[in-house]
Amino acid sequence: MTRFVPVQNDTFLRALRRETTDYTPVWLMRQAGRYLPEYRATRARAGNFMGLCTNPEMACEVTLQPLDRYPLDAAILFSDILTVPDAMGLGLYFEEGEGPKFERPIQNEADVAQLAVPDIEEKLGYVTAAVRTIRSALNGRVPLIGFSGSPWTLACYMVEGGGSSDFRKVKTLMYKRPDLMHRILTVTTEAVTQYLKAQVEAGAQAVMIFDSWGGALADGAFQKFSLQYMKQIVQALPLEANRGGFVESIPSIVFTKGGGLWLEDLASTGASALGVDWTVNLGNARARVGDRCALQGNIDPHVLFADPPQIQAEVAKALESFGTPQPGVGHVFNLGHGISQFTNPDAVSVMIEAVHTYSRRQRSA
Ligand SMILES: Cc1c2[nH]c(c1CCC(=O)O)Cc1[nH]c(c(CCC(=O)O)c1C)Cc1[nH]c(c(CCC(=O)O)c1C)Cc1[nH]c(c(C)c1CCC(=O)O)C2
Repeated sequence: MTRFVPVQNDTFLRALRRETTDYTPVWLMRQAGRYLPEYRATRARAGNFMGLCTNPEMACEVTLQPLDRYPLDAAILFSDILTVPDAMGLGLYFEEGEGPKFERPIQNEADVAQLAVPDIEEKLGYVTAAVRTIRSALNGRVPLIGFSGSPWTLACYMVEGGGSSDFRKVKTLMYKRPDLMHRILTVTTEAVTQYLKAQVEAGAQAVMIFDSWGGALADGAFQKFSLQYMKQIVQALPLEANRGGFVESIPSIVFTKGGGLWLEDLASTGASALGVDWTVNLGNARARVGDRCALQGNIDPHVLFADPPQIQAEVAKALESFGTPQPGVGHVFNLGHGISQFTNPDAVSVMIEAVHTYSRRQRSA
C-alpha cells in the first residue's frame, strides 16, 4: 500500500498553478541519466535500459539519484515514452548506441486495424508500481511528475520503427491515408489517457506530455494531427486526486519541442503549463500566454558545456527575460530539451544554484 504524504517543497506545484513562490523552481528533462556515474552503475547492474524501467526498485533508485546530488524541486518518474507502443505489442528494443527500435512497426492497413488500447494494469503495471514505490520513497520531499509521449510523437516511432531524421514514412501515411493516421492517433490517445490516469492514481502529482516531434509538422497539420489529440488527453485528466485524508490538485504540462509558433494553440489545450525550447523568448511567451499557462524552460542544454560564469549568465538572462513572477504567472526553470549524456555533473550544480540564488534576488529587488 502506498502511504501518501503531502508534499513539503511544493514550489514546483505552486509555480505550475501560477501562485507566488519564494524562488523559481527547477528540474531537468532527463535528470536521471547517463551523465551521472551512479546512473551508469545501476544501469550496468540492471543489464540494460528496459531492465531498469521494468524493475520498480531500480527505477526508484535512479529517479532519486539526481535528487540526492542536487537541490532539485521535482522528481520525474524514470521510464520512457515508448513503453506505451511496447504495451500495444510493437516489441520495443534498444540497440546499444542506436536508440529505440520496434520489432513490429506499423507498416500497412492491417497493422493499423489490429491496433488496440492495451490493458494498462496488465501490460504497464511495472510503471504504476514504480510510481507507487517512488512516491513512497520520496516521502514528501518534492513532487513526482508522471509522463507520457504525445500521440503524434508515439506514432512517429510506431510507424518509422525507430528514430528518424525526415519522418518520411509517418508523413507519407499522414498525407496519403489521413484516415489510417487518425485511427492510430485515436487508439493511442485513449491508451495515453488511461496510462496517465493510472499514474495519477498511483501517486503522480503532475503530468507532462512530451510532444518531441510536434515541431516537425506543418502549420495546419500540427493542429490536426498533434494538438487536437493532446487537448483530448488534457481535458480527460482528473484535476485532482483524493489521497485518503487530503486532496491534491494535478497540474499538467504540454511540451511541443519546436512549438514556439503555436503557443496560443497550445494554451487552448487547457494545460496548466507549456514547456518551451530554447528558440522561445520567455518574456515574449509570457506576454502571449502568461495569464493562461505557466511556462517551463528553456535554456539550451549545451549551455552546460560552458564554464560556470557563462552558465550563470545564461541562467540570469532566462530569468530576466521571463521577468519577476507575480501572482497569476508562473515559471519553472528547465532546459529546452533533455540534458546531454556528455554533461559534466558539476555544471548542473552551478546551474541549479544560480537559478535558486538569482531568482530569490530578483524577487527581493
Ligand atoms: C523521444 C523520447 C524518448 N523518451 C522520452 C522522449 C521524450 C523526450 C525527448 O524528446 O527527449 C522521454 C524520457 N526518456 C527517459 C525519461 C526519464 C525521466 C527523466 O529523467 O527525464 C523520459 C521523460 C529516460 C531515458 N530514455 C532513454 C535513455 C537513455 C537510455 C540509456 O540508459 O542508454 C534515458 C535515460 C532512451 C531513449 N528513449 C527515447 C530515445 C530517443 C532514447 C535514446 C536517447 C539516447 O540514446 O540519448 C525516446
